[in-house]
Amino acid sequence: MKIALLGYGKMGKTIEKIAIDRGHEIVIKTSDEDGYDITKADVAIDFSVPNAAFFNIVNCFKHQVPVISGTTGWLDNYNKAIAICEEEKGAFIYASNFSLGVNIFFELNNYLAKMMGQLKQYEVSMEEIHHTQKLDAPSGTAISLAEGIIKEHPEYTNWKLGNEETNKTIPITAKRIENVPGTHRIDYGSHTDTISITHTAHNREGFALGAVIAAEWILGKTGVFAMKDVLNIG
Ligand SMILES: NC(=O)C1=CN([C@@H]2O[C@H](COP(=O)(O)OP(=O)(O)OC[C@H]3O[C@@H](n4cnc5c(N)ncnc54)[C@H](OP(=O)(O)O)[C@@H]3O)[C@@H](O)[C@H]2O)C=CC1
Ligand SMILES: O=C(O)C1=N[C@H](C(=O)O)C[C@H](O)C1
Repeated sequence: MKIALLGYGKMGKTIEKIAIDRGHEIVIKTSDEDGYDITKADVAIDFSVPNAAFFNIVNCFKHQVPVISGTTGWLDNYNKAIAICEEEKGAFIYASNFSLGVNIFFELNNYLAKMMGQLKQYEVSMEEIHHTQKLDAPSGTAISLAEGIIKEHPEYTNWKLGNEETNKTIPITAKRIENVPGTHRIDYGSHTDTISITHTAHNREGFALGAVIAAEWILGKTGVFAMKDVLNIG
């Protein structure tokens, strides 16, 4: 499979290694939106920056190149991107986190939120920790986790960045510490105890492998999919 890497930073480089190991060829690697012909690729993988992702993704739709995007912090334009994908009969997967471990953690989070919904004495809070170069906060994964809780837990209707606990709102604390690939913890605290679940990424390989598997899976398909479809879980 011929792959275009839209974004050739920490993730682009990790994806390149894994894709080559799996027998694929990298035909485009760019950190720019100009100067490449996307039609040379069978599939594009976008891990760029929040203000570039929408353009990169829509450009793929317009040239009928399936696209996998892991870029976070651009979701204000997600619905617009989906509408263009449908109009152009494109193929698309966005995931805030492509690792198998986090996708299992998403399911665990949903299950726990449903259980905790019956126990009014516990209040939920979340912490995410990432490296100091991260541009967005809270992380895309933290937002997905908060959305999972809101769907399953009757006491919560929104989330907010910060540690102040207010009615019906999930407080998310974002910490930035040198070289941390990504840690997410959810706490249900009461007067007597705390129940916590944590996912800790040890490096970026899990994210990268998931993105390459998603690219292999989407080839020949049209439509908008999720990592759940690829992994067949949940
Ligand atoms: N979904 C998931 O599983 C994961 C998602 N991510 C997300 O992926 C994104 C990238 O992460 P990471 O690789 O660590 O970040 P990096 O900053 O290391 O890489 C981003 C790259 O994008 C480049 N870039 C800037 N503008 C454009 C453009 N117009 N088109 C293409 N590339 C461009 C940057 O170039 P320059 O430096 O020259 O500006 C840089 O090389 C982030 O949004 C992050 O949150 C990260 C890990 C996992
Ligand atoms: O920027 C990162 O590094 C990461 N970003 C994603 C996010 O925002 O959730 C996924 C992972 O946690 C690493």
